[in-house]
Amino acid sequence: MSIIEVRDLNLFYGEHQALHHIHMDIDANSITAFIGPSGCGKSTFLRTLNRMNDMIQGVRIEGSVKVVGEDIYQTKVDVEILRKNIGMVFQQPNPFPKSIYENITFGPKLHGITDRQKLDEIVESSLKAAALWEEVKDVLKKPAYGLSGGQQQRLCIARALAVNPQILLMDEPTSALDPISTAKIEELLAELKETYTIVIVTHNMQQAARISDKTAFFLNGELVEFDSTPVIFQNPCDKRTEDYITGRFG
Ligand SMILES: Nc1ncnc2c1ncn2[C@@H]1O[C@H](COP(=O)(O)OP(=O)(O)OP(=O)(O)O)[C@@H](O)[C@H]1O
Repeated sequence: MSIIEVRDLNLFYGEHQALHHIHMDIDANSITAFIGPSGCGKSTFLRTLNRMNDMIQGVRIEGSVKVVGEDIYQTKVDVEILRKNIGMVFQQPNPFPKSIYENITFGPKLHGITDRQKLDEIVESSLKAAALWEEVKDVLKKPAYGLSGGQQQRLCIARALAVNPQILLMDEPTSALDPISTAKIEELLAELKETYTIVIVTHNMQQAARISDKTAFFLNGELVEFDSTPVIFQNPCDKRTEDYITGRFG
Protein backbone atom coordinates (compact mmCIF):
# COMPACT_ATOMS: atom_id res chain seq x y z
CA MET A 1 0.00 0.00 0.00
CA SER A 2 1.28 3.50 -0.85
CA ILE A 3 1.27 5.83 2.13
CA ILE A 4 2.76 8.74 0.16
CA GLU A 5 1.76 9.61 -3.39
CA VAL A 6 3.62 12.37 -5.18
CA ARG A 7 2.30 13.66 -8.49
CA ASP A 8 3.98 16.04 -10.92
CA LEU A 9 5.83 17.89 -8.20
CA ASN A 10 7.88 20.95 -9.18
CA LEU A 11 9.77 23.04 -6.67
CA PHE A 12 11.35 26.44 -7.26
CA TYR A 13 13.77 28.38 -5.08
CA GLY A 14 12.95 31.81 -6.52
CA GLU A 15 13.76 31.48 -10.23
CA HIS A 16 15.71 28.26 -9.82
CA GLN A 17 13.77 25.06 -10.39
CA ALA A 18 15.21 22.43 -8.04
CA LEU A 19 12.70 19.61 -8.64
CA HIS A 20 11.15 18.66 -11.98
CA HIS A 21 7.92 16.71 -12.37
CA ILE A 22 8.51 14.20 -9.58
CA HIS A 23 6.16 11.25 -9.50
CA MET A 24 6.56 8.70 -6.72
CA ASP A 25 4.57 6.25 -4.63
CA ILE A 26 6.13 5.29 -1.31
CA ASP A 27 5.11 2.00 0.29
CA ALA A 28 4.01 1.85 3.91
CA ASN A 29 6.20 -0.12 6.32
CA SER A 30 9.20 -0.01 4.07
CA ILE A 31 12.49 1.82 3.80
CA THR A 32 12.88 4.04 0.75
CA ALA A 33 16.33 5.49 0.06
CA PHE A 34 17.10 8.60 -2.00
CA ILE A 35 20.51 8.64 -3.64
CA GLY A 36 22.24 10.92 -6.14
CA PRO A 37 25.10 13.40 -6.41
CA SER A 38 25.36 16.49 -4.25
CA GLY A 39 22.84 19.16 -5.19
CA CYS A 40 20.51 16.83 -7.13
CA GLY A 41 17.53 17.66 -4.90
CA LYS A 42 17.33 14.73 -2.47
CA SER A 43 17.00 16.85 0.67
CA THR A 44 14.72 19.33 -1.04
CA PHE A 45 12.42 16.50 -2.07
CA LEU A 46 12.53 14.88 1.38
CA ARG A 47 11.48 18.20 2.91
CA THR A 48 8.48 18.49 0.60
CA LEU A 49 7.06 15.37 2.27
CA ASN A 50 6.33 17.17 5.55
CA ARG A 51 6.34 20.75 4.29
CA MET A 52 9.67 21.64 5.85
CA ASN A 53 10.33 23.81 2.80
CA ASP A 54 7.54 26.13 4.00
CA MET A 55 10.14 27.62 6.30
CA ILE A 56 12.42 28.62 3.44
CA GLN A 57 11.68 31.99 1.87
CA GLY A 58 10.92 32.13 -1.83
CA VAL A 59 9.99 28.47 -2.23
CA ARG A 60 7.15 27.69 -4.61
CA ILE A 61 5.67 24.26 -5.11
CA GLU A 62 3.42 22.86 -7.83
CA GLY A 63 1.81 19.44 -8.02
CA SER A 64 0.56 17.31 -5.17
CA VAL A 65 1.82 15.25 -2.25
CA LYS A 66 -0.78 12.98 -0.69
CA VAL A 67 -0.15 11.32 2.64
CA VAL A 68 -2.70 8.65 3.50
CA GLY A 69 -4.82 10.05 0.69
CA GLU A 70 -4.82 13.65 1.89
CA ASP A 71 -3.10 16.43 -0.06
CA ILE A 72 -0.73 18.00 2.48
CA TYR A 73 -0.53 21.26 0.51
CA GLN A 74 -4.21 22.04 1.00
CA THR A 75 -4.58 25.22 3.03
CA LYS A 76 -6.73 23.51 5.65
CA VAL A 77 -3.90 21.16 6.66
CA ASP A 78 -2.56 21.79 10.17
CA VAL A 79 1.19 21.74 9.64
CA GLU A 80 1.91 21.00 13.32
CA ILE A 81 -0.22 17.86 13.16
CA LEU A 82 1.30 16.94 9.82
CA ARG A 83 4.83 17.11 11.28
CA LYS A 84 3.71 15.09 14.31
CA ASN A 85 2.64 12.37 11.90
CA ILE A 86 5.76 12.74 9.75
CA GLY A 87 8.78 13.07 11.99
CA MET A 88 12.23 14.14 10.87
CA VAL A 89 15.77 13.24 11.87
CA PHE A 90 18.68 15.31 10.59
CA GLN A 91 22.32 14.75 9.73
CA GLN A 92 23.70 16.26 12.92
CA PRO A 93 22.11 14.91 16.09
CA ASN A 94 20.23 17.91 17.49
CA PRO A 95 18.92 17.11 20.97
CA PHE A 96 17.52 20.01 22.99
CA PRO A 97 19.80 21.38 25.75
CA LYS A 98 17.69 19.54 28.31
CA SER A 99 17.68 16.20 30.05
CA ILE A 100 17.21 12.93 28.19
CA TYR A 101 13.77 12.64 29.80
CA GLU A 102 12.72 16.15 28.77
CA ASN A 103 13.89 15.62 25.21
CA ILE A 104 11.38 12.79 24.87
CA THR A 105 8.50 14.42 26.76
CA PHE A 106 8.77 17.77 24.96
CA GLY A 107 6.61 16.73 21.97
CA PRO A 108 3.97 14.76 23.91
CA LYS A 109 3.59 17.71 26.35
CA LEU A 110 3.21 20.11 23.45
CA HIS A 111 0.39 17.91 22.23
CA GLY A 112 -1.37 18.06 25.59
CA ILE A 113 -0.16 15.03 27.56
CA THR A 114 0.48 16.05 31.18
CA ASP A 115 -0.08 12.84 33.17
CA ARG A 116 3.25 11.90 34.74
CA GLN A 117 2.72 8.15 34.50
CA LYS A 118 1.73 8.42 30.84
CA LEU A 119 4.84 10.53 30.14
CA ASP A 120 7.02 7.97 31.93
CA GLU A 121 5.52 5.25 29.75
CA ILE A 122 6.18 7.24 26.57
CA VAL A 123 9.80 7.85 27.63
CA GLU A 124 10.36 4.15 28.22
CA SER A 125 8.61 2.91 25.09
CA SER A 126 10.24 5.52 22.81
CA LEU A 127 13.72 4.84 24.17
CA LYS A 128 13.14 1.10 23.85
CA ALA A 129 11.94 1.53 20.26
CA ALA A 130 15.09 3.52 19.50
CA ALA A 131 17.29 0.84 21.13
CA LEU A 132 18.60 3.31 23.72
CA TRP A 133 16.70 2.39 26.90
CA GLU A 134 19.25 -0.01 28.36
CA GLU A 135 22.02 2.54 27.96
CA VAL A 136 20.20 5.50 29.53
CA LYS A 137 17.49 4.18 31.87
CA ASP A 138 19.52 5.11 34.96
CA VAL A 139 20.52 8.58 33.76
CA LEU A 140 17.26 9.95 32.38
CA LYS A 141 17.64 13.21 34.30
CA LYS A 142 21.14 13.83 32.94
CA PRO A 143 21.72 16.28 30.07
CA ALA A 144 21.30 14.83 26.58
CA TYR A 145 24.56 16.56 25.59
CA GLY A 146 26.43 14.07 27.77
CA LEU A 147 25.58 11.24 25.38
CA SER A 148 27.83 10.12 22.52
CA GLY A 149 26.97 11.24 18.98
CA GLY A 150 25.42 7.86 18.13
CA GLN A 151 23.39 7.88 21.34
CA GLN A 152 22.26 11.44 20.66
CA GLN A 153 21.06 10.39 17.21
CA ARG A 154 19.10 7.48 18.70
CA LEU A 155 17.68 9.96 21.22
CA CYS A 156 16.55 12.15 18.31
CA ILE A 157 14.89 9.09 16.76
CA ALA A 158 13.22 8.34 20.13
CA ARG A 159 12.08 11.97 20.33
CA ALA A 160 10.50 11.70 16.88
CA LEU A 161 8.79 8.41 17.84
CA ALA A 162 7.43 9.85 21.10
CA VAL A 163 4.62 11.68 19.30
CA ASN A 164 3.55 8.49 17.55
CA PRO A 165 4.22 9.29 13.88
CA GLN A 166 3.45 7.05 10.91
CA ILE A 167 6.39 8.22 8.83
CA LEU A 168 10.00 9.02 9.66
CA LEU A 169 12.04 11.18 7.28
CA MET A 170 15.80 10.94 7.74
CA ASP A 171 18.31 13.23 6.07
CA GLU A 172 21.69 11.49 6.11
CA PRO A 173 21.13 10.36 9.71
CA THR A 174 24.41 8.46 10.03
CA SER A 175 26.84 10.60 8.07
CA ALA A 176 28.17 12.26 11.23
CA LEU A 177 28.54 8.93 13.07
CA ASP A 178 31.25 6.31 13.44
CA PRO A 179 30.80 2.86 11.81
CA ILE A 180 29.60 1.15 15.01
CA SER A 181 26.95 3.79 15.72
CA THR A 182 25.98 3.67 12.04
CA ALA A 183 25.53 -0.11 12.19
CA LYS A 184 23.35 0.27 15.29
CA ILE A 185 21.10 2.77 13.55
CA GLU A 186 20.88 0.61 10.44
CA GLU A 187 19.80 -2.36 12.60
CA LEU A 188 17.31 -0.15 14.35
CA LEU A 189 15.78 1.03 11.07
CA ALA A 190 15.22 -2.56 9.99
CA GLU A 191 13.16 -3.05 13.18
CA LEU A 192 11.35 0.27 12.94
CA LYS A 193 10.00 -0.39 9.48
CA GLU A 194 7.69 -3.02 10.98
CA THR A 195 5.81 -0.11 12.56
CA TYR A 196 6.79 2.98 10.61
CA THR A 197 7.44 4.04 7.04
CA ILE A 198 10.99 5.29 6.64
CA VAL A 199 12.37 7.57 3.94
CA ILE A 200 16.10 8.18 4.09
CA VAL A 201 18.51 10.36 2.15
CA THR A 202 21.95 8.83 2.08
CA HIS A 203 25.25 9.57 0.40
CA ASN A 204 26.36 6.09 1.21
CA MET A 205 25.32 3.76 -1.57
CA GLN A 206 26.28 0.66 0.42
CA GLN A 207 23.94 1.86 3.11
CA ALA A 208 21.09 2.27 0.63
CA ALA A 209 21.81 -1.20 -0.74
CA ARG A 210 21.95 -2.73 2.75
CA ILE A 211 18.88 -1.27 4.33
CA SER A 212 16.34 -0.05 1.79
CA ASP A 213 13.52 -1.86 0.04
CA LYS A 214 13.29 0.68 -2.75
CA THR A 215 15.81 3.21 -4.03
CA ALA A 216 15.24 6.44 -5.92
CA PHE A 217 18.07 7.90 -7.98
CA PHE A 218 17.94 11.66 -8.49
CA LEU A 219 19.97 13.75 -10.91
CA ASN A 220 19.69 17.51 -11.53
CA GLY A 221 16.32 17.68 -9.79
CA GLU A 222 14.84 14.80 -11.75
CA LEU A 223 13.86 11.39 -10.51
CA VAL A 224 15.80 9.29 -12.99
CA GLU A 225 14.86 5.87 -11.70
CA PHE A 226 12.87 4.43 -8.81
CA ASP A 227 12.65 0.71 -8.27
CA SER A 228 13.30 -2.09 -5.83
CA THR A 229 16.79 -1.74 -4.37
CA PRO A 230 18.23 -4.92 -5.96
CA VAL A 231 17.09 -3.72 -9.39
CA ILE A 232 18.66 -0.29 -8.94
CA PHE A 233 21.98 -1.73 -7.80
CA GLN A 234 22.19 -4.81 -9.98
CA ASN A 235 20.10 -4.19 -13.03
CA PRO A 236 19.16 -0.52 -13.47
CA CYS A 237 17.21 0.49 -16.59
CA ASP A 238 18.76 3.90 -17.06
CA LYS A 239 22.35 4.36 -18.19
CA ARG A 240 22.72 7.35 -15.82
CA THR A 241 21.76 5.21 -12.83
CA GLU A 242 24.26 2.58 -13.87
CA ASP A 243 26.99 5.19 -14.31
CA TYR A 244 26.30 6.61 -10.88
CA ILE A 245 26.12 3.36 -8.95
CA THR A 246 29.26 2.08 -10.61
CA GLY A 247 31.06 5.23 -9.54
CA ARG A 248 31.49 6.83 -12.96
CA PHE A 249 30.36 10.20 -11.58
CA GLY A 250 29.12 11.86 -8.43
N1 LIG B 1 17.46 27.10 0.81
C1 LIG B 1 17.80 27.09 -0.48
N2 LIG B 1 17.74 28.21 -1.21
C2 LIG B 1 18.08 28.20 -2.53
N3 LIG B 1 18.50 27.11 -3.19
C3 LIG B 1 18.59 25.97 -2.50
C4 LIG B 1 18.25 25.89 -1.10
N4 LIG B 1 18.45 24.60 -0.70
C5 LIG B 1 18.88 23.93 -1.78
N5 LIG B 1 18.97 24.73 -2.85
C6 LIG B 1 19.41 24.35 -4.22
O1 LIG B 1 18.55 23.30 -4.67
C7 LIG B 1 19.29 22.29 -5.34
C8 LIG B 1 19.07 20.95 -4.62
O2 LIG B 1 19.67 21.00 -3.32
P1 LIG B 1 19.50 19.86 -2.24
O3 LIG B 1 20.16 20.32 -0.99
O4 LIG B 1 18.09 19.45 -2.18
O5 LIG B 1 20.32 18.68 -2.91
P2 LIG B 1 20.89 17.35 -2.26
O6 LIG B 1 20.80 16.33 -3.34
O7 LIG B 1 20.19 17.06 -1.00
O8 LIG B 1 22.39 17.73 -1.99
P3 LIG B 1 23.41 17.21 -0.87
O9 LIG B 1 23.57 15.76 -1.17
O10 LIG B 1 24.64 18.00 -1.12
O11 LIG B 1 22.78 17.46 0.46
C9 LIG B 1 20.73 22.76 -5.35
O12 LIG B 1 20.95 23.41 -6.57
C10 LIG B 1 20.80 23.75 -4.20
O13 LIG B 1 21.77 24.72 -4.43
